[in-house]
Amino acid sequence: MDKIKISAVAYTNTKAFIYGIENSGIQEQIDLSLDIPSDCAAKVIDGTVDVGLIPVAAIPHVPHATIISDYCIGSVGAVNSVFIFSKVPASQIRTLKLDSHSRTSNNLARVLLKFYFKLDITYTTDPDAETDAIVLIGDRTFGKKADYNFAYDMGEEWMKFTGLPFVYAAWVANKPIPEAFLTEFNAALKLGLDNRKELLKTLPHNPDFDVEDYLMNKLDFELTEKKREALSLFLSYITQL
Ligand SMILES: C=C(O[C@@H]1C=C(C(=O)O)C=C[C@H]1O)C(=O)O
Repeated sequence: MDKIKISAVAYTNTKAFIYGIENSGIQEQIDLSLDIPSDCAAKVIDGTVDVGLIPVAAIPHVPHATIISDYCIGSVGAVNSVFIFSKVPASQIRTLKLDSHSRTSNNLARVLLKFYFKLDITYTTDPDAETDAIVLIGDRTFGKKADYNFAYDMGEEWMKFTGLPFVYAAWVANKPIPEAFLTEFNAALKLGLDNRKELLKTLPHNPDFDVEDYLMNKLDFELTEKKREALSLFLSYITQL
């Protein structure tokens, strides 16, 4: 059988999944690349890979998209790595710079600012633009909260808005994948989650960021019914932007 080509997120949030893949037999059946989330999405959309841990906002753009795992990158409330960092309180934000790595959180920011904070915002993707606030995700946010006047954790704001958890990224295939592989793949992901304490011993210590709290508590990796409900609601809000 040809190897299954997989693109996964190159951030700390995915380390447990990678640990599981690398410490199970399945690694030999996989051709794995680690990419920023927007590239994971692009590779699944254009067929460069068969499966990706992709930003959920990209799912409607994937031909024949199927979520192939009950594991995801999610949170129940605050996630501590998906922020709107701002010079001004949310109610005063007029201009927002989006994060080129992101697909989900850029859209989540737009959904929250329009439907929750009820603001009319000008958005830019120009990295040199001066704006009231920015979207920033992933490891680049670690220890950065203190650098800004206001830090809005979007997992927390979404929970206040909807009462629901959130799913940022899911394992999505663009073609049928053999059932036997999927069973083994999901077992590998579970192995990684079950061994997060072991994984933590191998990760660098960051005095400004509690990576144990992040991997054990803030991130929530089960794609539950509530998260699926949140996903449908989020995708329907995106169509109304
Ligand atoms: C929790 C996170 O979830 C992510 C956010 C994504 C996005 O905004 O498109 C995509 C993948 C995940 O890495 C994070 O990156 O901090």
